Amino acid sequence: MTSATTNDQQNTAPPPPAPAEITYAGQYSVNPLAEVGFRRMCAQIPAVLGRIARLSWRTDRRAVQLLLGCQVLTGVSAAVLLTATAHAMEPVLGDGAAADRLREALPALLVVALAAALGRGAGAVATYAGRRITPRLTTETDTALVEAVCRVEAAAYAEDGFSDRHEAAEMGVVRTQTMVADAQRLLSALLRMVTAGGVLSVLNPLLLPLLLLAVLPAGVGAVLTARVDYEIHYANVADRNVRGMMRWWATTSKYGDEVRANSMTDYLVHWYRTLSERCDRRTLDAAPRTLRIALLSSLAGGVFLVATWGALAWLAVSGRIELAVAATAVIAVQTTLAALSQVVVSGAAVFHTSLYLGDMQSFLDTAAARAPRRGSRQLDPPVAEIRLDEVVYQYPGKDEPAVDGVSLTLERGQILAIVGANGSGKSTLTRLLTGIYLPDKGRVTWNGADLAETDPATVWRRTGLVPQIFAQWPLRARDNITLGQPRTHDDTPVWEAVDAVGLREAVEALPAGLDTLLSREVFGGSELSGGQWQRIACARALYRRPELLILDEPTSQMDPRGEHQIFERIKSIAGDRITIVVTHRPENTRIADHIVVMEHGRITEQGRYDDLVHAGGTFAELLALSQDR
Ligand SMILES: Nc1ncnc2c1ncn2[C@@H]1O[C@H](COP(=O)(O)OP(=O)(O)OP(=O)(O)O)[C@@H](O)[C@H]1O
Repeated sequence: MTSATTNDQQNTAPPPPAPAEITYAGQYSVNPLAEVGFRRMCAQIPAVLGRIARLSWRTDRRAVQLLLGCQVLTGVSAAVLLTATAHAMEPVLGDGAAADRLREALPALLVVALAAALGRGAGAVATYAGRRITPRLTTETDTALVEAVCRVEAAAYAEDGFSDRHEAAEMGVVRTQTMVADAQRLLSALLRMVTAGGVLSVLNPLLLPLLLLAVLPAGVGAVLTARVDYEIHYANVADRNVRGMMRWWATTSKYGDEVRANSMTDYLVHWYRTLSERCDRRTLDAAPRTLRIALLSSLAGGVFLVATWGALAWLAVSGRIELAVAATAVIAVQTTLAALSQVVVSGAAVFHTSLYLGDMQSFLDTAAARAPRRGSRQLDPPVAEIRLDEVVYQYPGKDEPAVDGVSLTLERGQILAIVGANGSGKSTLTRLLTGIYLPDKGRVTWNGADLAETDPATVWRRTGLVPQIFAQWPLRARDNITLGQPRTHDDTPVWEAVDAVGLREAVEALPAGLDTLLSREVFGGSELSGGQWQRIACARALYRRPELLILDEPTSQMDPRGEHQIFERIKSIAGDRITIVVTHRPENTRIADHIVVMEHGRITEQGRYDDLVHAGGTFAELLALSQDR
């Protein structure tokens, strides 16, 4: 095929298909607001304010005290300001020479100026207090969320809607950045409203109810708009979750080669854009509803506002109130109106926040409920025996168990090799052996202790795992090896682990040796090759000197020298531990004392290498295939 034809084909190729429509499905896919009425939505606000106050109190008690003190000062200064204004108005609008009237009003005007300054000062200090609370509050909630996810039973990750609910909970963290400011604005507006409204009621009792009616429609509109926004947010959760993942996978340099050489860029950009447009479409579809809400609430509010000003004008013109009182009432109406509007806007913001905080809290509750509850049994070293009795494990949503009735006994000093086809349950078996998953049926025991009753920390302190897909942490080389271990100020054991995997030369060639940051994306960082990263993952497990060492395809990216070195090392240290090697290369099982072959979650064959080679079963077949080139 000529290059012209290829280009031609590319130009006329149909656009990539749209990504599958993803819906946030399952028991959590019901919008919690769908059945909730307006009054119940408003009733949430005091509870949320209380929660914000409690969270803030725990974060910075003194800042909360400062903030509350300032709020009280703001309210008091607003009341003083209005009362003093009323006093100043009488002489200002009275009879006599202008200079005399001003002189007479001067003390009240001074009080007005002082009250205004006090109000502004208190507002500034309250903002400062809010700024002291917010960053730490955000860090607290963000860390709590990360910790909660890190600590759940690993099986929870596969449960219905877990990841989507996690995504929804992230919005709660984002909202903590504005929630203190919103709550503070709401409180200060409430205080200003109460004080200004009080003064207004004294001037004339008719004006306050009219003003309330003028602002109430805006309040209803703001809460209803917040509800629509939340509905859109809720409908977009699953798409946003996938889009977030796609963004990372598409842009991270780690997968840059694959993206380019497989001409994925157009497809990924198209996919990303389509997901974004799908979210936008839901937002745009809701726009007419929000417009209707805004127009109707403005109309109703406008009617009552005209009525308020009309009432004030009628009171003044008909002589029912003095001119001075009317002038003060104008200011009081303006102040109350501004405060009421602020109450409405901030109240709606707090309500909006309450929805996301609700999601966050409900996810945190779920995560807490899914934290390991296995009992506090401790293990006494050394781990001499690990047993599986008729163990069954089925992933949520799957029809067949991944591990189906496996019994096995491992003894200290033994090397076990697990072989089998893709998807036959090898990795799942290692997760059961280490207690990452607990079996649905059967038992896994370490030294006779059932892992379902044993503190997982005491188990994982004794394990070292090189998983098939291992993390390449954006940390220094040293930390990549010691991560998960107690701190050491001595690099000798680190270098021992580096030597054990034949990585000394490569580490010494790094710009700062063990101190080199292993992340090319970060300024000053370096990158390792695939096989070197795999050696780091092996070094990490060996550094732990674990009593159970599990290596899942540990040498798949290594050159023969590296692979040989790793297996020699495994043999030489095998006496002090139980070792499990999962491999697709039958030749590598030569080092094992015992080999199990897995098919469809069951052990179908087991024995020593020499026996299985001549048994004429699956193992012999796999070996023959691996040598048939
Ligand atoms: N996190 C998971 N959630 C749901 N199903 C899973 C999960 N991990 C594995 N499975 C399913 O369990 C079965 C066994 O998977 P497992 O990873 O244990 O196989 P394996 O033998 O290690 O495969 P491979 O050789 O490809 O690594 C497969 O059918 C797989 O689809």
